[in-house]
Amino acid sequence: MAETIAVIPGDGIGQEVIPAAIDVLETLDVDFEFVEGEAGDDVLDSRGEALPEATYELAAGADATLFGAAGETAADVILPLREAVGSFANIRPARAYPGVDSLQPETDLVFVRENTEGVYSGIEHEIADGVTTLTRVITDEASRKIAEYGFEYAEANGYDDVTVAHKANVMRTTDGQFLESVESVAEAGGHGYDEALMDALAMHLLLRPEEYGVVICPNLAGDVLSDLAAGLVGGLGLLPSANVGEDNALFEPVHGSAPDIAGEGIANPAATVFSAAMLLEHLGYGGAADRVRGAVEAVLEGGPRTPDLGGEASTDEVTAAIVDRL
Ligand SMILES: NC(=O)C1=CN([C@@H]2O[C@H](COP(=O)(O)OP(=O)(O)OC[C@H]3O[C@@H](n4cnc5c(N)ncnc54)[C@H](O)[C@@H]3O)[C@@H](O)[C@H]2O)C=CC1
Ligand SMILES: CC(C)CC(=O)C(=O)O
Repeated sequence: MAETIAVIPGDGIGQEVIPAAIDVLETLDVDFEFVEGEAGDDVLDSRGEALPEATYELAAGADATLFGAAGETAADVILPLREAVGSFANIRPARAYPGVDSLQPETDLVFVRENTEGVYSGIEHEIADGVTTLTRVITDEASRKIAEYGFEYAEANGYDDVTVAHKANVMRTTDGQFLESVESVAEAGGHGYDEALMDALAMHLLLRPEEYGVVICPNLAGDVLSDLAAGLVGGLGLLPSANVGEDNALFEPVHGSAPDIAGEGIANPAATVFSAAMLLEHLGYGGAADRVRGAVEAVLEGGPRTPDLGGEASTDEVTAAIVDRL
């Protein structure tokens, strides 16, 4: 029976890069039924809610979801969608590719980001005029879960270096808990790791990314550090991600709706096609995932390339070249 893939393009370049990824998936020998869901800024305007219940249920009930990007409504769309698929881990690989002009060609990093709490818990208040608060939630349960996932990911994928990002010198209770939980998981499993203050880590990643592999992070740190790593390897057009849950998962490029280029047909589809490869891998199509990654890498190396990578090609031309390689 065909597997159901929920497809949610969203706003801006989401509407351009998702069709590219579907074109690629449709050239493969896999039996997927694509079911499209609506979400994002335009849906808020037309329907009064950025994430209709039907789209939430579509993602919750699908075998996997492919998401593009949302614009101003992103927090109202992607955070509940991550919850819909029960995701606790956000996996963000940032690699340099031959042929792509990158600041640091030795970069091969994977951010394993806690995906449910931290400052993304949505507990914000204005307690008096001009006085606002945000509650940062860090629990032992979620911290242990992300640590277990991160150590297992590193082992399964051949990364020797695991670094835990934190700011426990300031957020002593919350990041103190995060560190304590990671440490107990590491001790129980016999895993080695280094810990790093996230501000200094940002500088070290910039100067010496080759000394790092898997980086286990609280939610916000993972979001920020992975965008920094995108800058090391050629930009946001290259970074895919997987939001992994126990029985379900959602795949999306790390980038947003890119209003500065939306509608021009020049968005780099690589991040979304790489995300589709992660989806294939997740559903057990490892061979197809390798073929897709190989085709994208060949096009990154030989061209055509979109303007973000110094080329002049359109999204459609790059997608056609990827499909040709397949
Ligand atoms: N997961 C999501 O849906 C996310 C949504 N957003 C939303 O996206 C909107 C724009 O946010 P920004 O901070 O500008 O981040 P952005 O990721 O949309 O764009 C940042 C820069 O990277 C470039 N870029 C991004 N993806 C690209 C691609 N595939 N090809 C070529 N260039 C690409 C853009 O042109 C822009 O110059 C905001 O409304 C924000 O809320 C931002 C991040 C994540
Ligand atoms: C709510 C999102 C827009 C935040 C973000 O950039 C992300 O988690 O990917």
